[in-house]
Amino acid sequence: TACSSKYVLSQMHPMWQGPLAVPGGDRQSPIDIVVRKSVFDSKLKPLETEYDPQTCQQIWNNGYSFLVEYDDTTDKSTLKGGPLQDRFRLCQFHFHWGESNSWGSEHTVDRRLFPAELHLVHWNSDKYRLFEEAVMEDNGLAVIGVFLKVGKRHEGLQKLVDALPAIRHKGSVVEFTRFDPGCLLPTNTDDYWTYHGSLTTPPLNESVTWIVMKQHIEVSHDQLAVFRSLLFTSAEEEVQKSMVNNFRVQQPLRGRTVRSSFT
Ligand SMILES: Cc1cc(=S)c(O)co1
Ligand SMILES: [Zn+2]
Repeated sequence: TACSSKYVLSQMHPMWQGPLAVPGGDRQSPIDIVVRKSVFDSKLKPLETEYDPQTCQQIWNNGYSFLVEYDDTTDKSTLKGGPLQDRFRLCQFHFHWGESNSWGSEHTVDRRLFPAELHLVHWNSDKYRLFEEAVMEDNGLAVIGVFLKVGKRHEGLQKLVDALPAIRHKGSVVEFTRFDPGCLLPTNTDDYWTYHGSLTTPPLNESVTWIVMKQHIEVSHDQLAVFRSLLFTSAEEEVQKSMVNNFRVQQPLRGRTVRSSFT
């Protein structure tokens, strides 16, 4: 069964975390970023994002988080530079958050937890034709991670927050257009940590170049509360479960080096 000895399921939400240990996994995510152990690399370039709001298509609840999906059939919304050799296409962004403001992020910085974390998922369109292909390859994906702190209201986020009640249940989807994900990036995108890791939800593929922003963004308490009004469960299920704590537990570094673009 799925609960065989090999896989320890999180007691927080059965089946959410998927297998905690991936057989032979030596580049799993998330991790704790130990600042004083990160290595400055002067060859790391500034990030170059070019996002076209017209490629924004829909927002849906996939039972893990809510995803804002972009048209990735052309190179209209792309990421390059930073630690990357190739050009990567934005396919979706989503968040991970807690049931309280005290925790919720997946990565931590010197063990510091944030209430939530944004992931902008891109795939290598120089080398592969589809996300499904790229996700299987070592250099297939690039995910930008941005920490969220509770503070002033984030004006750009509000359009997204207003769409959430329409996708409360797992499986619901609504049209969502003309949203510029660039508005969710911090003002300083030159300072980041980068390391080789994995998806943080099943199938946990070890195909991600992580780019974790040093600077966080601020959202209001009320905006984050709307994230927590989403449900893991579909409308048909008799017991409704709040979509909270949809983060994976931290994984061993296994000798990896985290590089920083700043001193
Ligand atoms: C593709 C993908 C990436 C991340 S980080 C996630 O949580 C789910 O799916
Ligand atoms: Zn994620």
